[in-house]
Amino acid sequence: MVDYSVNSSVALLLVNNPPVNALSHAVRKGLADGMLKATKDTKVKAIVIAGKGRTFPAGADIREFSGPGKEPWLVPVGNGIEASGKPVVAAIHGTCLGGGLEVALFCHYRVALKSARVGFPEVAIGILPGAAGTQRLPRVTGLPVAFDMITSGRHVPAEQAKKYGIIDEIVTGDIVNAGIRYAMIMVGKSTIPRRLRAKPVPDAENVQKYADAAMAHVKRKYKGYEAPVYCVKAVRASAEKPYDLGVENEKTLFNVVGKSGQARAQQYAFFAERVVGKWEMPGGNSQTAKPIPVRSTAVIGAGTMGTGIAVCILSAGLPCYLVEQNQKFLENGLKTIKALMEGSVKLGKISPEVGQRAASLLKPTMSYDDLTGVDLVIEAVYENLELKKEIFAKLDKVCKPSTILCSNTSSIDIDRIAVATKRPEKCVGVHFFAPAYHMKLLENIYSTKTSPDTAATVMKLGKTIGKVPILVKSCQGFLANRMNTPYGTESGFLVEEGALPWEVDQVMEDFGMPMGPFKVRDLSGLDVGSKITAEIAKTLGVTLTDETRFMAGNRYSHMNTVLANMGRLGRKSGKGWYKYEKAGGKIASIDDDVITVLNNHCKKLGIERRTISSQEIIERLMYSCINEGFKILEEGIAKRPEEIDISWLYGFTFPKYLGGPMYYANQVGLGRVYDRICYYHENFPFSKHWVPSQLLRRLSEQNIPMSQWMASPGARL
Ligand SMILES: CC/C=C\C/C=C/C(=O)SCCNC(=O)CCNC(=O)[C@H](O)C(C)(C)COP(=O)(O)OP(=O)(O)OC[C@H]1O[C@@H](n2cnc3c(N)ncnc32)[C@H](O)[C@@H]1OP(=O)(O)O
Repeated sequence: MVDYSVNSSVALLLVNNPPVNALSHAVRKGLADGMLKATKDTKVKAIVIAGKGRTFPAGADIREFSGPGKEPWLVPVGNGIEASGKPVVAAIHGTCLGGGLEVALFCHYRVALKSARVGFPEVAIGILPGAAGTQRLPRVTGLPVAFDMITSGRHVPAEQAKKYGIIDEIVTGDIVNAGIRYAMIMVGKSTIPRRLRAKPVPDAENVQKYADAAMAHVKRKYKGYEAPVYCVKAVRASAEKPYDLGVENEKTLFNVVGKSGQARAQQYAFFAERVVGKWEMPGGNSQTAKPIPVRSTAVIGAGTMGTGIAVCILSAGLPCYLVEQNQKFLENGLKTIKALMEGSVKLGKISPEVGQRAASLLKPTMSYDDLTGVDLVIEAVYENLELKKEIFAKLDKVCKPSTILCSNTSSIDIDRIAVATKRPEKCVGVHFFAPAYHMKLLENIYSTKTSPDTAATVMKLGKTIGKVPILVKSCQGFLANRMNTPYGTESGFLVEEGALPWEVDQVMEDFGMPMGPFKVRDLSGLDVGSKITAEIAKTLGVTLTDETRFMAGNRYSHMNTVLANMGRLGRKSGKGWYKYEKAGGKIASIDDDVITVLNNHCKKLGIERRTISSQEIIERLMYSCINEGFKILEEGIAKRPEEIDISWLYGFTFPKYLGGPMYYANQVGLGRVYDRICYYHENFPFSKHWVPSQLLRRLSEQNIPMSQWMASPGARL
């Protein structure tokens, strides 16, 4: 796992543990043994530590966190490196992360390729740097940068890291040779002044100020997450305790946070994100399918979704036609794109150069004839089957035979759109989440005719444009919206039965959702929901009135439409489920008028309002969705629970520290979840989302935990 060799008078310890040279037990042992050998060998005058293949070690082996752990730990290995009288150089390429950066900080010198990145991403998997990183980084960078890097987990590019003092020199060419060259220059120099343990933390006397600011920041930005709070405590100690006591303190904090349910859930989420990249569909999978190269694209429709999607494509450096039916719509779209790109540059999401380049890659047009040669087109017009079919038929005529035709639909069965073309195997759904330039989920949908190569192309494109793509089978609402529907429906029933909208919101925000369901409704607009309901009613032949309580045998709440009909459209009109400081305002306050409307509504329907507990709110919102999730698995819409969890984490900002709804169900216990679903089914027989899933029944009756059949190794952590 660590290849040892001596070149001239320099010993090379080359970590060889693909794919990311994680610091597994064998690697730690290899480093310790290598150091011993190099120290003893009188011919060796300096030592280089580097990674074979794609990267310097990218951290501890996360899979090992679930086991008892085996010595040597990383701190004693690092102490051995630091204590060496022969200069040790870390030669960094790829991603030098977590334990990898800790190893580098134990070395006396660090050189890196310009393309390398360094960072402490532990916080993202629910832990903190546990091999002295929280004590050594502040000694190099000072407290503000250390607080920022360790609590955000961000990857820092090599040149920036050099400015912070983490990297001593940016080198070029082969990283191992560059490391050896650098080490030869250091031969004979004393290593004592290079030992970080002996260095003071700069500006330590101001630690209180920096730590308070960091704590306030993490509590606001990462509400509900434990790890960032622990990170702040650990870094703070670097300025308040001698080095060895700071390391002890870090170990204590690491052991507490590392064993928490949050850490396990976040590590599950880490692996789940990788698992969904290994997709399967009838006739192919991620290993066998061949994505077609996408060098040029087009987006049809310059509305909110179309412009957001175009921004994602342009930011990734791909040329993109933007197609609209008239000049006015096109100009509006271009203005939106310009504003979004400028915003991204301002926020540092993209560099000014990428922003400028994007402008030159954008090609506005009103003519489909310009699309003859593009590799992939995304239709992003509003949800209307006939319009989408018309567009697909036109595209089918003008585009070259290999062009892939995608629909950004949130619910329409892809087969029904693809029939308009002679290339159904090249038709596929790409469901972006609003705002498209921000939300990370890309729900790709295959129809009965979509080819695996087409699926592979949109899965690859998703990654290229910085999304987390999942692949699901087509059905009404696909995975994400279908599973999320009971969440909205049940929240509507809860307020009819006695809860107040702000109570429901508070419970769900305390649970971990960034915004409660009624604030979300106000944000999207009550008229939007009301129009969708009206459409469904029309299809079903139902005439809606204020007294309607059932639709096609299913329970229904009309309250949203009651408010919308009063002109309470949400944020945009200054009133909805809440009132706002002005039309378009953002500050939601409780509105007594809503209570009056609600009471009148219930009186009219003869509903007696009652007190509803927080537990019931969580169960009815979450378990109804989980039940639907199991039906989605049963029907093969999603292959694995990981697809479902990822769709919630990145499509609905479900808290990562709960892993996702399916992981959460497993933690609660499938038996308990099933029993409560049966209970609600008995009490609410007119809601089909409470009809228990047969798969869940089987797992619950046979006492099979979901972790047994989840693909992710994290499920077993
Ligand atoms: C012993 C020390 C004790 C405590 C202190 C130290 C703590 C730590 O170091 S915690 C770990 C900190 N590091 C990370 O969190 C990095 C996690 N990895 C990544 O962010 C990315 O994988 C990457 C940026 C390093 C590479 O990205 P990419 O090129 O996109 O590849 P993948 O993400 O698809 O990963 C490829 C492959 O490697 C597996 N993998 C990645 N990192 C780890 C890891 N730290 N431990 C175990 N396995 C890891 C990943 O699951 C993929 O595997 P599969 O191909 O099987 O899916």
